[in-house]
Amino acid sequence: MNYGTCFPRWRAGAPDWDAYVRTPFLRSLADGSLPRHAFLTYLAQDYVFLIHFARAWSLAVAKAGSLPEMRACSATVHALLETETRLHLDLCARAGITEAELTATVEAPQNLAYTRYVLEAGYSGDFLDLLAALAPCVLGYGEIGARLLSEGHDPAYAEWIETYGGTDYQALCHGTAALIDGAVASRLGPQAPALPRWHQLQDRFSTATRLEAAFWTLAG
Ligand SMILES: Cc1ncc(CO)c(N)n1
Repeated sequence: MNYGTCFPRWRAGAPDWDAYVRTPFLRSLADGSLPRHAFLTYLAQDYVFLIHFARAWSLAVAKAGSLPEMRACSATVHALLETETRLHLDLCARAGITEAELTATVEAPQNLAYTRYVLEAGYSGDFLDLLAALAPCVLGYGEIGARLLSEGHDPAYAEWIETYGGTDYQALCHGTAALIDGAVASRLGPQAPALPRWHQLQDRFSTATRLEAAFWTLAG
């Protein structure tokens, strides 16, 4: 999946990328064999995840260096709070799980580790550190959604697949990639991949990817 120029390079340098985007969980989600309870466990954890992720993208608004960067980050905050959380609320409501129950979800260690890792990248690092830690989340789900949609899937979890593979989410991915490429170019210049700083960003990206791969294991 070609989202910009930094992302494909970081992805190629992340040893756990395939473990993230090609898991048994996703295979069973696509062929419809994933047990409902496993899907709902995942969704409840992911609901809490999205709230922390919206916080992290909000921190990116605060760390951004220009109004266009602020707008791009704010668009993602909006998409997380208004679109993605609603998918989770709607799917869970249909299964009889209330918003109050979702909010009371006790975070799994994998969830806690991932969201706090990303937030910490933002607290202790700069805008680029935060973007590198945020990138696997947005762009990985874009890659997964686009692939599952193009490969064909069972209707059981179609709404999930169509959300991430759909045009709105794909547009968000392209916007995020453009944001990252612009932020890297304006701060590090055209030789960015040759700089020591690039390896720090690669490390952030690779760690976040490893934590994404681990996230799938929380629903069993
Ligand atoms: C764990 C995880 N990563 C990425 C996304 C995409 O926002 C999500 N909903 N959940």
